[in-house]
Amino acid sequence: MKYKIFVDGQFGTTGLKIHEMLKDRKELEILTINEEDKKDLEIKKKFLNEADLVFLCLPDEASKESVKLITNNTTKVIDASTAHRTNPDWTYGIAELNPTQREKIKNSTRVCVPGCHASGFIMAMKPLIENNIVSKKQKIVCHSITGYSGGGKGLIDIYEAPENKDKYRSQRPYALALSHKHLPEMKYILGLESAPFFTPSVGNFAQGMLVMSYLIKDELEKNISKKEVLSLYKNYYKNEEFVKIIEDDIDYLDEGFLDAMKCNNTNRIEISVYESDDYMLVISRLDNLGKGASGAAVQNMNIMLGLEEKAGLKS
Ligand SMILES: NC(=O)C1=CN([C@@H]2O[C@H](COP(=O)(O)OP(=O)(O)OC[C@H]3O[C@@H](n4cnc5c(N)ncnc54)[C@H](OP(=O)(O)O)[C@@H]3O)[C@@H](O)[C@H]2O)C=CC1
Ligand SMILES: CC(=O)N[C@@H](CCC(=O)OP(=O)(O)O)C(=O)O
Repeated sequence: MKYKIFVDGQFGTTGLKIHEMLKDRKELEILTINEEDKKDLEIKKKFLNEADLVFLCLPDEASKESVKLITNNTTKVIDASTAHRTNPDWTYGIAELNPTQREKIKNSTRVCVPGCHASGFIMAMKPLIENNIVSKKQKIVCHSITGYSGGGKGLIDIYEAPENKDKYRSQRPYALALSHKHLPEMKYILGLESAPFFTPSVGNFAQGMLVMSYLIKDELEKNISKKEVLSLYKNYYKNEEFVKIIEDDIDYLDEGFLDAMKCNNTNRIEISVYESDDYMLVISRLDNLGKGASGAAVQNMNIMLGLEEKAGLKS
């Protein structure tokens, strides 16, 4: 028997990527809607209810609308949008989050894909919070550098328009009202009292990202060295295929520089740590369209359908 899969939003950035990742998998049958019918609710309803599992790769409001169109209780849903990430009826789709999250995902019919910046931040901070290094009361500073595909078709069209060839060459900070849409999930999933002081920026490259979390040693709950932090990460993620902890950062850096694109087209997240006497910096490197979106979505699907978790994914 093949599992029937429907990607609602299959013509957008995240949807296309998921489609591409699944198209040759023999255990899956991909249901395909005609592009001109994609917003026809009656036609869409048929697809949504026929599928064993649906990916929603839509704007938030359209995602909520699609969930309401599902009238059976067997179709499983993986939502890539921001709509349900802090909804307690939905399971947050980071299998590596804690020892029970994978099982929770497996037994859920509603799973959301984390935001790309949020994935980098949460996976760097969770082990430190669980080990009482960072307190939930702490105000954490985080900056992220992402490729422009994170902004979907709209931003891709702007960056790739021939007339803009030389226009957006610098890294550009955005969300400067300091209220980025990933703040609620960062706060909720980690149980922080305050959302982080988070500033994203977008660069003139399509894919890849670095999420940088800044820690002040005096503000930590324990006096701890980089070496100890690395060993704590190694232990926390010891059985995780997709998480790589970087112990030798001399070889890791390119002559002292860190490239945002080196996890592209994989589902890998790399965590590296840097320190001085007073400060510590944790950097998560991932593909915003891999572990930050479509890769994570496929990983969750594999878990929910009882398939091999790494099927179709590169670590
Ligand atoms: N890009 C990324 O890195 C990530 C994106 N996401 C999330 O995934 C979702 C999709 O983002 P992304 O792929 O980047 O966006 P895109 O803009 O690239 O694609 C969205 C697609 O959905 C279509 N669409 C819009 N409304 C409807 C509707 N009511 N019914 C069916 N199709 C509809 C759009 O068609 P049209 O253009 O014709 O309106 C478009 O094809 C968003 O919620 C985003 O937050 C999640 C993780 C990362
Ligand atoms: C460059 C850019 O605009 N990136 C998007 C993040 C994309 C992503 O992961 O977020 P969602 O899943 O929440 O859409 C942003 O910062 O809003």
